[in-house]
Amino acid sequence: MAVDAGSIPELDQKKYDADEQVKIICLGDSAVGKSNRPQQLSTYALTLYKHTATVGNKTIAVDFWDTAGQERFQNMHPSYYHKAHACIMVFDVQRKLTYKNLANWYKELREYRPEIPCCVVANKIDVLVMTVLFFNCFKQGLPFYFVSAADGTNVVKMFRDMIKRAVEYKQNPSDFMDEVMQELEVHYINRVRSSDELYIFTGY
Ligand SMILES: Nc1nc2c(ncn2[C@@H]2O[C@H](COP(=O)(O)OP(=O)(O)OP(=O)(O)O)[C@@H](O)[C@H]2O)c(=O)[nH]1
Ligand SMILES: [Mg+2]
Repeated sequence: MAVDAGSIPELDQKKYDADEQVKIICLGDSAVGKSNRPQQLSTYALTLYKHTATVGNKTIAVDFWDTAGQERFQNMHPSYYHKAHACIMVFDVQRKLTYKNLANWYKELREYRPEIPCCVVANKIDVLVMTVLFFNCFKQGLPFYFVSAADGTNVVKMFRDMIKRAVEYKQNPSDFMDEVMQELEVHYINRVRSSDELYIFTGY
């Protein structure tokens, strides 16, 4: 069931202007383990996971935005990237294609958010550790984490690092890009409101 994004307070992105709110997005192909859910519950369009973290002496409300990596959603709606403060790109160490496709995800990310911190996550290392030896270092020189969402290896560290980097980015944003993004916001909102392809809000 399509819903009007404007009528859902959770999707009101103005809240991310507040100091204590950060938005972190996840990107990557389907079934790489972004949501760590059973396959039959593949994320449909958009899920928000809410988390509270302490960074320095501040309590930060973190919204993790998660979406389906299936082809039908491969060109993400611009509002997914809008106001994001950090990005986690995930691939599956068992499937090299999911690593190769990160280049496409990264390109799209940088079209919308040229400056935000980003990391690469090699997931499922519990299954096939040797495979990771075949992966070259990601060309962009991004921080790289080997994790297992299944057994928890490195997950907390990766999230902590990315929350910290999101907050640091927020304190020192690239002003020029944020101004441009603010200009575009009106355009996004109009598009969201006039689009038939609105996000399906699946909960958080
Ligand atoms: N062995 C192992 N399996 C995992 C791990 N993380 C996720 N999975 C499994 O991988 C499958 C896909 O996980 P999801 O979390 O649905 O993947 P996703 O990236 O969110 O997929 P979409 O929502 O379709 O984009 C599920 O069967 C998970 O149980 C992991 O670290 N190790
Ligand atoms: Mg998912």
